[in-house]
Amino acid sequence: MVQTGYSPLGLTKIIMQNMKSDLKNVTIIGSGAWGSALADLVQRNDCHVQIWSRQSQSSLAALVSNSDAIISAVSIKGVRTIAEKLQTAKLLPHAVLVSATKGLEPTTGKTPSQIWQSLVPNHPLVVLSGPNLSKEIMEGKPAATVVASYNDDAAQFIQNIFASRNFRVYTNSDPIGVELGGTLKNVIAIAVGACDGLNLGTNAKSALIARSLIEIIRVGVYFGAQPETFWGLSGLGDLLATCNSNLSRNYQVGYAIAQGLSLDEAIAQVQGTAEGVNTANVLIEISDREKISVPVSRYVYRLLKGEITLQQAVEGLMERDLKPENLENLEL
Ligand SMILES: NC(=O)c1ccc[n+]([C@@H]2O[C@H](COP(=O)([O-])OP(=O)(O)OC[C@H]3O[C@@H](n4cnc5c(N)ncnc54)[C@H](O)[C@@H]3O)[C@@H](O)[C@H]2O)c1
Ligand SMILES: O=P(O)(O)OC[C@H](O)CO
Repeated sequence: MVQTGYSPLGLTKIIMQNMKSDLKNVTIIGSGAWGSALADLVQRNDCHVQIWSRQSQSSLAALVSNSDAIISAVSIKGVRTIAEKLQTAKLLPHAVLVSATKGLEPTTGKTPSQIWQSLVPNHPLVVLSGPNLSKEIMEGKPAATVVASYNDDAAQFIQNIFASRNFRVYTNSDPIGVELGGTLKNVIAIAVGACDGLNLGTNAKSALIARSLIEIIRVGVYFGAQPETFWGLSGLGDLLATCNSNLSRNYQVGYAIAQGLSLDEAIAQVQGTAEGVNTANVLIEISDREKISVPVSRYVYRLLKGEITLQQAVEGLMERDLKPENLENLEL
């Protein structure tokens, strides 16, 4: 992804000037669990925050016209509609866009930042992702996240908007890697929720998490991410958070299936969006087309499609051909 359509030096100057001014106007798009938690974080700092959702009566274009930062926290299915609205809106020249969605678009296989980049290319884009269970953040518990951009100044600007005593924010220059860590772990959280639901034990769970990280990196490399990004907060960090907490909606889906619920029943009892279900479909399409080996995600996909039982998924993973661990060549 290359940022185009603006002068980086001119923009840097404007962003730096803006960082020095006192009150920042921030618009959060999406009033679900994550949009609300992000609004709460920004409010702790010296910012004027407004939230817009598709239920709002006000016009999004009018709302964002004076925003220094526009943060999208909608589910993947809403990203293109929202980006199209902003495509025609008149934004402040220095306005920074932030994508906080963790998903893949069903029709195109694109990441949220790729959608934003293609539709609103004249503004710097920052991806925000990390081990961030919204309920813990709303309770003021300590957490850390990553803001990643090809534009360092934009990333620093967003770092300052969010950072507080209880929320530590790191910058990073690999937005696609940061974004995919958050997206792909959702499929794995379904597998780990099912593993816990079956009470398969800590050895099984640890093996599942460690082997899954390898397949996440394989997919990340295909998308152009830096492999090392996945060892950080937005990769391993978020994988651990989501696979170790029953606050995770994706984990809850896997756990419920292990209790004998159908996928529809599992989704119905989860509050909010479990992106991993759609991500599994898109990921398998990509991996089939590009011949990327993603065995854990493939078993999750087949389980969700009803092609196999959970017991068959466990047996299938355990009975795969024996092979070297081969950490030197993650693309194999
Ligand atoms: N909740 C968390 O802990 C958390 C943390 C980090 C990232 N995320 C990610 O943030 C995103 C939102 O998650 P959430 O927990 O807020 O989900 P949620 O279900 O609570 O809210 C979803 C939001 O997206 C909006 N939306 C959905 N479809 C839309 C459409 N077609 N057009 C416009 N808007 C639409 C909804 O109105 C709502 O505001 C997901 O991608 C999720 O993976 C969530
Ligand atoms: O509730 P989940 O499974 O969408 O996970 C929430 C966040 O992505 C954890 O970082």
